Amino acid sequence: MLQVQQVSKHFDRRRSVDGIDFEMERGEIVGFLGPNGAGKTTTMRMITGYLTPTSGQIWLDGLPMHEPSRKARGKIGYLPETPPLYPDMTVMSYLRFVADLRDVPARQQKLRISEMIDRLGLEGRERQVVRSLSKGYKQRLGLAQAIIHKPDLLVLDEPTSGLDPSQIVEIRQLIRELGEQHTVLLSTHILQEVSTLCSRVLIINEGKLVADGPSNQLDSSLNDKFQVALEVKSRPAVLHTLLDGWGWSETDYVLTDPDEQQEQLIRVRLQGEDGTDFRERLSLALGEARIPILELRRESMSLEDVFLKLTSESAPESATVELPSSSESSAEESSATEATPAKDELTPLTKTSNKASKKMNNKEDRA
Ligand SMILES: Nc1ncnc2c1ncn2[C@@H]1O[C@H](COP(=O)(O)OP(=O)(O)OP(=O)(O)O)[C@@H](O)[C@H]1O
Repeated sequence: MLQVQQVSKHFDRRRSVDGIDFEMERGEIVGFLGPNGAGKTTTMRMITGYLTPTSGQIWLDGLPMHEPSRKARGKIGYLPETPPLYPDMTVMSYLRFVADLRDVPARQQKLRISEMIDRLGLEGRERQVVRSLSKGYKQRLGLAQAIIHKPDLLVLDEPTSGLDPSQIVEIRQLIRELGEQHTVLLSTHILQEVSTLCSRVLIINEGKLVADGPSNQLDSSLNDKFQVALEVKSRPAVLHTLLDGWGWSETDYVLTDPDEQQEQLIRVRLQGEDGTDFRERLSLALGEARIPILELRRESMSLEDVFLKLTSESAPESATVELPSSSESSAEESSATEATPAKDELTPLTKTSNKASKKMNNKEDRA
């Protein structure tokens, strides 16, 4: 439903978003992750039609969001980081105001407003002045203004930022429910939010997309070697002899007794030569050698590890990329376009360079 094609945004001569390219299918909840200043808000503002891209195109159900019409804007609901609320209005008058603003037909407004009050848990607050609402309730009202016109795509910029833990749980639950009826793009700093809410994640760094794929498969595409953590009871010398020659590399070897001939608890991390699961082979070999296994588990990277690996490479203070002076800019522009592979050429993520856009999986693989 959404196509973001080679979109860039320059502020003055700085490139804040640099050749971003992705698609979203109807029904997806996609997490948009990136460090501060990576370009998340700028990208979201372009998708919602609030900012015009310097180059590239954005299509929503065939309508151009890079030149948005009222009709195209009506297909999107947007909750910016600070909800666009009027503090002196009551909840009810604000909902009437946004219903008008978002072209909800007059005869449907009463019903739609009562739906919003019901769905977003605003009962009993109708006459309350917006300024006196708690942050959690302000966020609920912000979500109400984003969905009152039944948009196809919901764009949420850090929807749980600044909320206390119980408000975070409540707003996440609301987003999960909204995700049953809307396609959602949500930016966040909270990686756990992506794991719990999103089927897919996009990671942006320094204005470029560095990962795109199912949130539960990010680690396997970065970690191409199978790795296990093993704890056994054995004499180190015996274990060494057994493990030698299998082709596993051993790291983080921890002995509980320095005497290599003494039977003891040993912890070791083993890494295979490739992604093949060798747990069965290993447990059979240890069983045959009568070495008791106390723990044998696959080790995978957490979303935190993946995020750090993809975004920690020498990010400058400002995440924007310095552009050449205007006389050089067209040459720079064309070489930048060439440097970013076309969507179909993007290969599965296997490395750590964050300079080129990478794609993890084909669309069919997405959850
Ligand atoms: N209106 C603007 N004028 C000039 N520079 C801007 C403007 N808006 C954004 N930028 C710059 O573009 C870069 C990306 O900003 P953006 O707000 O999109 O990042 P972000 O990923 O949303 O960051 P955060 O997580 O801190 O909100 C930053 O360097 C920012 O200073």
